[in-house]
Amino acid sequence: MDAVVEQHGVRAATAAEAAQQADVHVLAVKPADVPAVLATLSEAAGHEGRDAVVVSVAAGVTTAALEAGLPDGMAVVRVMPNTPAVLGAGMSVVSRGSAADDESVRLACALLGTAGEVLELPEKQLDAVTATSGSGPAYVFYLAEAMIEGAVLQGLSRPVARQLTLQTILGSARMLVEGEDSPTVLRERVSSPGGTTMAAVATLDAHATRAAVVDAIRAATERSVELGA
Ligand SMILES: NC(=O)C1=CN([C@@H]2O[C@H](COP(=O)(O)OP(=O)(O)OC[C@H]3O[C@@H](n4cnc5c(N)ncnc54)[C@H](O)[C@@H]3O)[C@@H](O)[C@H]2O)C=CC1
Ligand SMILES: O=C(O)[C@@H]1CCC=N1
Repeated sequence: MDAVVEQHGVRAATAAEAAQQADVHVLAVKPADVPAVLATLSEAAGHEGRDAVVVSVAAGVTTAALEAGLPDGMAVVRVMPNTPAVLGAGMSVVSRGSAADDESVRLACALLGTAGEVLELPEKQLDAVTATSGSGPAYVFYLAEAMIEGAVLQGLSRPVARQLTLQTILGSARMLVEGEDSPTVLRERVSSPGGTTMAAVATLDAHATRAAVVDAIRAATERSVELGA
């Protein structure tokens, strides 16, 4: 704890102490632990509620569920961030609860904006958001694992396989983000007729890779719904 305080220039406190003093409460515990933290917050805030904003990143936990565990009228903003936030390259989506005004949302967006891009969307889209950008980094890391494995299997050393894979993912991501072309156009540009890329993509299709990714996002969306139930 001392190391965290020193490294980040923050003050350490118990959840109850923080709840009494803070203007913004960031809830970043596992969904199953949310009710216990809401009880602590409610006790500290008092039943009349305080002029504070609760910003929750707990996957699947709805603003209605958060509001039900808090004093009436307490502003709640639900967020789905992702791990590239550690580099300032995050993607966060926020949805406002029934008592959150523009100022609460602006505050939450300003906080999250320090860690990357922020978008406000209706809450009914947050389960699909969770499945796309929340869990999404894992899909890219999974692809990286598979590419490294494939390259090593074809005789490259592990360090070379890693360097080639990571720089390829970085360069491709930059082409997607910095250029105007769609993923389809960019893929077709790599694919010479009868060449190596077409052989690879035909193999991905034969393994129904596209359908598997589409189905994975459906499964993650459904799991997000379950976590909030
Ligand atoms: N890992 C990810 O990429 C993302 C995670 N989330 C959400 O963030 C939340 C946290 O996830 P992780 O960081 O992966 O979990 P984690 O298990 O690494 O962190 C949870 C932390 O909460 C603390 N904690 C538990 N009960 C507490 C209590 N009563 N009072 C104070 N602290 C308490 C634990 O000690 C732990 O440090 C989850 O709700 C998850 O759905 C959301 C978006 C992305
Ligand atoms: O896997 C999870 O449940 C969390 C939510 C999004 C990313 N990680």
